[in-house]
Amino acid sequence: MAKKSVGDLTASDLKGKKVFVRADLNVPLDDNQNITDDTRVRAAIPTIKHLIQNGAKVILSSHLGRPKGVTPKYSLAPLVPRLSELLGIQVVKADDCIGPEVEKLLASLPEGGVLLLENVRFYKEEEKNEPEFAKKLASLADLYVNDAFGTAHRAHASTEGVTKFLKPSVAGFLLQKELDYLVGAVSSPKRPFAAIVGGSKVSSKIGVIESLLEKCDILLLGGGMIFTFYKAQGLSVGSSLVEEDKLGLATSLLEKAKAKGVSLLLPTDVVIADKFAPDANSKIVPASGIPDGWMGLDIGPDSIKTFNDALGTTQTIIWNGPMGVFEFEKFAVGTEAIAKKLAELSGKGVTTIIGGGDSVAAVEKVGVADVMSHISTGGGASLELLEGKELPGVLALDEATPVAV
Ligand SMILES: Nc1ncnc2c1ncn2[C@@H]1O[C@H](COP(=O)(O)OP(=O)(O)OP(=O)(O)O)[C@@H](O)[C@H]1O
Ligand SMILES: O=C(O)[C@H](O)COP(=O)(O)O
Repeated sequence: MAKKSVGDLTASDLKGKKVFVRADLNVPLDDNQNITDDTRVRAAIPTIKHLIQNGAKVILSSHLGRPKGVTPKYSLAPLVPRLSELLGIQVVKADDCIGPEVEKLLASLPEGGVLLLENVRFYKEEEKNEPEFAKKLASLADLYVNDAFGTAHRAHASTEGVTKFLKPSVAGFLLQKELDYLVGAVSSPKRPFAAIVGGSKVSSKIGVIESLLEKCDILLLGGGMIFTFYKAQGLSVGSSLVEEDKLGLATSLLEKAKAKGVSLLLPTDVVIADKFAPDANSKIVPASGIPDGWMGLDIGPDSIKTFNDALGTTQTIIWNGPMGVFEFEKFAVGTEAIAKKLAELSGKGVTTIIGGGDSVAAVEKVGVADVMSHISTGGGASLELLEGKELPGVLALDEATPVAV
């Protein structure tokens, strides 16, 4: 069921109203408290702009990191300059997220103003989803907008509990867009639909692979997990990453793909290394030719060609997880080739969805992030959605009013 959206709220619903906006401003900071990647800040802007342009008073809330109690290095203060710049107004910052100081600042906040609350995780009650704390947060506002997609898999006070005390509780534009792509486009894709799954271990992607096997036409596997599949097929894998207790699972996933008519492609060649290091000696060998003492750290050129050819036949692609150890330049070729292929296909009208985590970093490194149809701002949240799970922060929101036909 679709959720009510902040776009359904007009000036008459919003003018003069205090709106509690939960965003995910959990951004990486360097040692000098500078933001090193502002993607999540930029992604939060459309919802806030819609609210301020319609005369609302925005109470902006987020967590940062995983603090245990009040921890200055996890203050949201470093967010103020960038938010102010992007919004074109001076954002006011509170030193707490509840209590008299917040109420005082709110009382003097003009229509169209933004008050940034301090890190909501400075209270342990946030992660415990304590109703009394949720009630205090809710008491600040007239209505609630959840735009924190990256935290929507957490049932916390500011993402879930607060909805029990604030109506309406609606989805922000970012949350809506993430759901449109990661649920909408994946459930009813333009076909053929390909899924690319990589990353280190098959164990962390079982749910995603099983769920995507129900929906996709082509499944391409890369990354460290392929060696568990190779070994399950009786190949020698040298000292490559293998999960011995998942060999049976790998076999059953291959059988499941066959039974469902999904074309599951494993790399036919790999780049192997004599140690796990950026300066390792490397060579390209067929999947069946990994010698003892060597480990596979990337997919090889034949595999890149086969994968690119398969991707060239599709209309929708979702990608989660790198093809190799892309942090080492020598073993980044496969991942970067896939990123470039998706960029090329995106330009030809193929829907390209990057499902969070390290594949996002790879796409950004290659400089093709802007051309993708959608790049998720969620790590854990996007993985859970791709596994077919429902997210508590989404479930708690009001249903959209059905359109009469
Ligand atoms: N052949 C390989 N051997 C060992 N590690 C690998 C191999 N290929 C990829 N990796 C590693 O897998 C890691 C990414 O795996 P992970 O499962 O965390 O992917 P992800 O889903 O993109 O990330 P996230 O968990 O943040 O969503 C990278 O650090 C990469 O170096
Ligand atoms: O970075 C994330 O994945 C989100 O902000 C959620 O953070 P958490 O894993 O600390 O809940």
